[in-house]
Amino acid sequence: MYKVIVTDPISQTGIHALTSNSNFQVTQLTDLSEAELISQIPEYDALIVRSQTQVTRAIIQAADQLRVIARAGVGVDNIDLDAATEKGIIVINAPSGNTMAATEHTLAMMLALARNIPRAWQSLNSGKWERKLFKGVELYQKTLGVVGMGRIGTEVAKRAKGFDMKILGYDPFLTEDRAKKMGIIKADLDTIAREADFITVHTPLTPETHGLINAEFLAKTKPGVRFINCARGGIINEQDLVDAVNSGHVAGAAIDVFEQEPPQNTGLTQNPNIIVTPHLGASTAEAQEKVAQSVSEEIVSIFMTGGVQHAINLPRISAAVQQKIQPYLTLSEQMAELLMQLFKKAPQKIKINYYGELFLEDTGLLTRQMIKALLSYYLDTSINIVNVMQVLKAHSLAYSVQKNAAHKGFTNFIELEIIHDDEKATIACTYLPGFGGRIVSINGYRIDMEPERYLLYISHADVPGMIGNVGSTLGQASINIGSMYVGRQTIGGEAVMILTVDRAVPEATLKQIKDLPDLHDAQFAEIDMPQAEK
Ligand SMILES: NC(=O)C1=CN([C@@H]2O[C@H](COP(=O)(O)OP(=O)(O)OC[C@H]3O[C@@H](n4cnc5c(N)ncnc54)[C@H](O)[C@@H]3O)[C@@H](O)[C@H]2O)C=CC1
Ligand SMILES: O=C(O)CCC(=O)C(=O)O
Repeated sequence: MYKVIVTDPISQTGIHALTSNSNFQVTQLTDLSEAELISQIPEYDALIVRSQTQVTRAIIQAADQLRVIARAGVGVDNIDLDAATEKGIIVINAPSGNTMAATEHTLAMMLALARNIPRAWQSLNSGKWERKLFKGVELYQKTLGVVGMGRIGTEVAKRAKGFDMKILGYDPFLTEDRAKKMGIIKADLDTIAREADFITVHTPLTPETHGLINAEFLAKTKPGVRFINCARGGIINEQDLVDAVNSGHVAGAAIDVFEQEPPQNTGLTQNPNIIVTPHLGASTAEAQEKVAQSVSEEIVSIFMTGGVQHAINLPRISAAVQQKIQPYLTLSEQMAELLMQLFKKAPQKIKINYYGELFLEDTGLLTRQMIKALLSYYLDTSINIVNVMQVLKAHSLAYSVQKNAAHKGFTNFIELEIIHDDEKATIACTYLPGFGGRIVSINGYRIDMEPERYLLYISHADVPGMIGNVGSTLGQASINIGSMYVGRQTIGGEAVMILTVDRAVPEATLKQIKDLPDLHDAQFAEIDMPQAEK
């Protein structure tokens, strides 16, 4: 049973995938202090948050069992990503569930700002009739600067075009071609400052975007410009904005997100020319259901099948790529585990070669999976695919990945080599649709072996009687042989025998095998099998 804790308000319909699954137990505890969450977190396997819960390093350090932190939304700036990655915890988000909600909130804010709706409502609500006070401006034929043309920025731009606005888009990834197709103009920040009547920001909060709109930028803007921030507090410097509004240079602003939430700056929250909402961008019934559903289904997938789609601290792969590499995820890990148990030396260099159709795929996850299995043999068992590259770097281990379109006799083929001083060991696997995964070579010997939990790897001289001798030694110890694979370099030369057996081979039996005539070495290996195959 996996235990999931939800610490922010979340859609109950959205988390149905978890609450209806008997493998999961969901606990909802909102408004916890950091100390309270630190005391709760050790018993949980997954944590779901929105933007309120600050998932600090201290909380993560106390989270001994935690495998997933899920952000039911986009921004993960309330989660200490470095701490999560170091601890091997996957951080996922729900990147598209609230796009429309945030887009529509941005447009609502822009219209409310242009037409003074909040103040007009307040005035009439208090019994006044002040029509002259609230003359607004039109969006029609005005210029809108969109800073950050990702999911939300793009949707905002599309809808603003419906108001016949001219759109200037700025984003490091925006190409002329895409801008042209969208019917907008690719612009730089200075052009936006110079020409825009409205400026809306839709970037994440990063060191680069922190204070992107500051006094220096504001000084370059058109008098009467209006700002909207439904992205992250801090992209627009709050005090610089307040000063520019108070000076009359900036006509107004509409702000949903704050440097500190709840906001402390009353110059901003109580300013008649600044509209504020309490981080409501994603607060629609539809968005909350979608983000909760997205993270819930992904948590189920992570725990039940290992499938990850929206990890922040893992290589990003599409669902289509995930499907293609899925058969290799366990296989490559088992292959690496086996190789380490046979080699028994800490790898100084790791070489991974992908052949055939895998040449075209994003194999980052497979690489991590294999390196994790190799390093876990000598290092801490808490190494996982999230933190493995950090561990590799921390130990100054070299690795290389090569890809080759050549088929090597199989549609897909993965070869793993580990090197220690002047010794090396290699192993390779393939996946045969309809048959499953196969280890197809070990140290240059061609075999065709389905991975099994208990294995014996024996190197010997290619002389008659070897198979019989090994078989009867195992038989005397009541160890049943499941299958046998043999390979040799030349007739009468060096040969290998790989046996799958039904249970672990005790040290004494292994010694008896090692003592057999013409037998050079015998190694027992136990590899991890998925639950159903154990
Ligand atoms: N107010 C709310 O409740 C909500 C806020 N958000 C926030 O809105 C923002 C945008 O979200 P999405 O569009 O989903 O993200 P996204 O990742 O699709 O788009 C962000 C875009 O910003 C661009 N960008 C990054 N650095 C930049 C820079 N220095 N200058 C210009 N562009 C830059 C990126 O290239 C990317 O295209 C995020 O900060 C997110 O957290 C999202 C949903 C709800
Ligand atoms: O969960 C929320 O309401 C905030 C959403 C948000 O800011 C985001 O998704 O980045």
